[in-house]
Amino acid sequence: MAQRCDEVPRRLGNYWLRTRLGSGYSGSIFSAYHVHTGDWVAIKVQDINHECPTNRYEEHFYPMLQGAEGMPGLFASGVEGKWHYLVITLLGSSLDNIYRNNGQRTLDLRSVCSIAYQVISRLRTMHHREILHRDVQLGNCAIGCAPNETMIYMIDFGFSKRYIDPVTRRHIPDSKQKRDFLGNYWFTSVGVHCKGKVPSRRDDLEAAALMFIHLLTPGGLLWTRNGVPKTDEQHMRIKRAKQSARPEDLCRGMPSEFEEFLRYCRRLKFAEQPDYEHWMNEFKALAHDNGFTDIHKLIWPPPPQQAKPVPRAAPRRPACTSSEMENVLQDLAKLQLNHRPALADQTNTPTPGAQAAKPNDAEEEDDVIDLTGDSTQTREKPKNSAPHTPVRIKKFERLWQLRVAVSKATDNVALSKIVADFATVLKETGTSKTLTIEGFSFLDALRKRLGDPAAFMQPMRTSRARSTGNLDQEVEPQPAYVKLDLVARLKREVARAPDNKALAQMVADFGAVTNRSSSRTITKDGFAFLEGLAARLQALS
Ligand SMILES: Nc1ncnc2c1ncn2[C@@H]1O[C@H](COP(=O)(O)OP(=O)(O)OP(=O)(O)O)[C@@H](O)[C@H]1O
Repeated sequence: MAQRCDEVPRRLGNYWLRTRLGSGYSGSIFSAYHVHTGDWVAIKVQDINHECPTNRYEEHFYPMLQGAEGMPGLFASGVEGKWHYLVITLLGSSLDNIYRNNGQRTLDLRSVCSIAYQVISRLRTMHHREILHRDVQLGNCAIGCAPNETMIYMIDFGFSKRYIDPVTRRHIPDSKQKRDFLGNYWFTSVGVHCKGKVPSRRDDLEAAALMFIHLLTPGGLLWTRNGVPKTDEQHMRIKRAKQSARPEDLCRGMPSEFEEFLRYCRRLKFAEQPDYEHWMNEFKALAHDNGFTDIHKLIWPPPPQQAKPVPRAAPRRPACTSSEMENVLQDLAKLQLNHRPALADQTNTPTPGAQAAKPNDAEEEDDVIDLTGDSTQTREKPKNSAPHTPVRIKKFERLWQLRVAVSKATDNVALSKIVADFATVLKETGTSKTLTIEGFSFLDALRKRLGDPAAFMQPMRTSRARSTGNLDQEVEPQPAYVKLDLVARLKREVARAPDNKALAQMVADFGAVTNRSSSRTITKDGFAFLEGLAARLQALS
């Protein structure tokens, strides 16, 4: 029962209505200004006879959220004629509008990390105030008006609900009985949408996770592509697609944080309190590892890519000799990491000039080597950004030392230990598993070392190799994993690698696959491959 714009009066209470900003199932939103003060606001107008009186519900929640960061304020409410209205903070575009105006292209990693950080923080606020949103979606997150245009606000509390009983102070009960679907087709959790479960905090977070993944998926989540379902059969199809999509498929090519977050949400128990801070820190660290600070601000459109490093005074001395350093620098300079821009480097609204300049920028950026301790500093550092954390400096140094150790290793036992240490450093330090330039440099050195038979004790060889005695000239059949190009295959086949040369090829393929992935992240299979590699080196010693 959508209301017609011309039916709504020009004035409601003390406000002159101006432009319609949006409308939903149950009402419309207008910009308006106060007749005396001229202050601009948004007015949410609804027919009092509407079958779904969401304004009335919403009115109840605003006072509970009043004053919290990223929550619109309620200035007035009332009924005039047949109209119920809520006067609330005027905001800017919703994330849905931003996504559409961007041609429904994927957003850059920086923006998605900022959205993730802020939306999780908003849900934490709501949940701490004992309210479930229950309709998390792009259209219900909006940026503020200047000077708050970098802040994301949650809007539309028409489906919200208290999950703590104000009298008994107990969590609402779960139920085995299937409930009618409440929420939205695209992002409502699998449990609530497809299985008819009672919504709780975990479902707000799962909807947020699906929203982030949608923003990073070319063409959006699979089940959003045919528009709003018009028949039950179409709705069933959406549910089936949503339910059968595995996190690893939904998040292919994305930094592992997104898949892990979705899995985490789905593992939460009905009444369990989510660890909001942990996930806010994860997305903050992911952004930081990709060179982005100020993650609590959504800067839209994204700023043009920063290519030049800031010259740094008095670089710290790395822990190796000058000749070792020279070798490393030469190797780094030869690395070709710019076949494909990392997800973090994508911008959504490049200016024509910036677009044309991008390949060169990327090349310059990849060729720049920062010796001061943090590879993220190859990008320009905002003036007021936080100092590097000791964790990242440590990671850089440890990878550097391992890189040097690889060049010196003379047997497979030593190499095995170095590879195991490499995997440990990547796992331990920082929360993001993105492979940095030092990581690629390590892989490159390892590949070279493994491919140099003179450096090692004679490894075990296949009978064919032994018969010719010349491994380098041997034309070997291509392993299956090369064709299938999957880290999972590498993981499986590393245990069967016949010799160091085969391992060298696997390391080269692993580096190439990781470099080609949009985020250069080491996945669980990637770690399993590295661990398998360490084990195989032991076996071949
Ligand atoms: N405070 C606001 N300032 C500016 N625009 C707003 C504001 N609130 C909502 N809008 C715009 O209006 C649209 C609809 O708002 P909202 O979701 O609150 O209405 P609704 O009638 O409850 O919609 P639905 O039925 O789809 O849930 C939003 O997506 C947004 O674009």
